[in-house]
This record gives sequence, structure tokens and C-alpha cells, in this order.
Amino acid sequence: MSFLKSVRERRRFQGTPLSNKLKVIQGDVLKCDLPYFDICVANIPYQISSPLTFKLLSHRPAFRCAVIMFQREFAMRLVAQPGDTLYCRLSVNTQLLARVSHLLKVGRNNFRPPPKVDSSVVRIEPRKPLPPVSFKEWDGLVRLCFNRKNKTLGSIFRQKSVISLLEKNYKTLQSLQNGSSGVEDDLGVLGDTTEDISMEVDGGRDDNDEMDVEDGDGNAGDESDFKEKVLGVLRQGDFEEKRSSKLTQVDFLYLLSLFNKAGIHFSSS
Ligand SMILES: C[S@@+](CC[C@H](N)C(=O)[O-])C[C@H]1O[C@@H](n2cnc3c(N)ncnc32)[C@H](O)[C@@H]1O
Repeated sequence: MSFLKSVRERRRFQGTPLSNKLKVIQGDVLKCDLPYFDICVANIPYQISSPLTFKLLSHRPAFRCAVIMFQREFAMRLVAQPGDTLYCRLSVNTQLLARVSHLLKVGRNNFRPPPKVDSSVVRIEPRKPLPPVSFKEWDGLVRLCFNRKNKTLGSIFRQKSVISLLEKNYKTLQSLQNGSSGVEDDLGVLGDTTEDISMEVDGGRDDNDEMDVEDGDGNAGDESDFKEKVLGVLRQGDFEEKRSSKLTQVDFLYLLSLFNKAGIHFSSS
């Protein structure tokens, strides 16, 4: 909030019984330390939707409920369910941490002058307790899966770049003899996103293109053994023919647990 606005807000409450309960913090909400709060009601600048949402969700102790107005498309991504067109990494990451529900639509004509976009009010209630999962690991898996969300997981995990990344993590963690990453200490990674303001449905490449680079048959040795290990995990959970766009939270948690059990990790720290 700017200096002038903070003065105006203080004036609105001056001389009322509520004035001593009002504390106005002037500053950039993304940079300042937030005090304890249990309810958040906000009409925010839409360009900070994602970092603000994850800043609030990282705040401890967790708040009870937030009611926030977002740009319509962002709101629909937050609440999207498996199979919905807008289901994406933002939906999965937010819903890992919170129950999210759409409360009401606010059309652009409710404002003067009308902005270019419609809005929606959303309720966010943090899950308590949070699922016991390493958020770095979770986000590493979810990023890979939603990069090509309409491809089968078999096709995503056959890509040479994906196999090399996972093999590198595997070897790093084996050499450190550190099979698993921490839990709940790295929640900030979930909000590190650039795709959610974009109005592209997929936020990534066109799923119909044919640019996946797979290992060739002649690629013998460690790499193809490792690829078999990865595909074996997918087959074990019956995931090879499934697509991220249809996977639930429980599916992702199960898939991550199968990979981690096999020593396969999505982050090397
Ligand atoms: C959509 S307006 C809402 C104004 C007012 N709260 C209302 O409901 O009428 C968003 C406000 O957030 C302020 N703002 C923009 N970026 C901000 C930031 N990073 N931290 C705090 N306030 C910010 C803008 O100056 C603007 O006044």
C-alpha cells in the first residue's frame, strides 16, 4: 500500500471505536514481513497473484481463510480439476496446500472504467496438516508432467532430457547417500511460476508437436538401464498410458512415492 493510501485508510477510521484496532502497514506486500493473521480479504493487483498466493500459503502459523479477487482466468486455474482445460501446475500446487473454491464472478462492467478482464472471488483455506511431501520433489515431478500435459507419462519419461536429468539426480543423491529430500522446508518453490498469468491454456509447448527426443535403440549401457528403471516405475503404478491432465493429487502423490522408493528423485538437494 502506498503512503497516501495508508493515510487515507487511517483517516477513514479516525474517531471511531475501531481506530485502535487498525494497523496499516505501508509497503510492498511481497517484500514485507506479514504479521499473524487468521483472515485475509484482498482486492489485489493481478500481476502479483501467484507470488502473493504462495507467500500467504507459506506464512506461519497458517491462516484460517483468505477471500481474494483474482483475474477470472487465474481463478479458474486455481480451482481447476483433473480433466478441466485449465488444469495445470498452478492448480495442482495450490490444491496440494489448500482447499480452493470459486465464490463469485465479478464482471468487468462492475468497474468504471471497465478493465480489460473479468474477475472472480476465490476462497482459500490452507490444509492442516499439509501432506508430508518434499515440495521440491513434488514440484519437480509436476513441472515435468505439465510441461506436456496431454502427452502420456510414458512419452514424457522417455525423453532423453528427462532421463538424463533423473539419472544425474540419482547419481548425485547416491554419491551423497541421501535418498530423500526434506519435507515442508521448501514450500516457496511452488509459487515460482511464470505460466499462470499467461492465457495460453497449456502454458507450454503444443502437445501435438513431435519434438520428443527419445533414446535410440543403439544407446546401450547405463542410460538405457536407467530408462528401463524409470519406465518400470510407471508400469508398476499403471501410469505409462496416463496423462497429467487427468491425474488427481492422490495420483501424483502415489507416483512420487513410487519414484522415490526406487531411488529416483526430482531434485538433487
Ligand atoms: C486492485 S487495487 C485495490 C485497491 C483497494 N484495496 C480497493 O479494494 O479498492 C490494488 C492495489 O494494490 C496496490 N499495490 C500494487 N502492488 C502492490 C504491492 N506489491 N504491495 C502492496 N500494494 C500493492 C496498488 O497500488 C492498488 O492500490
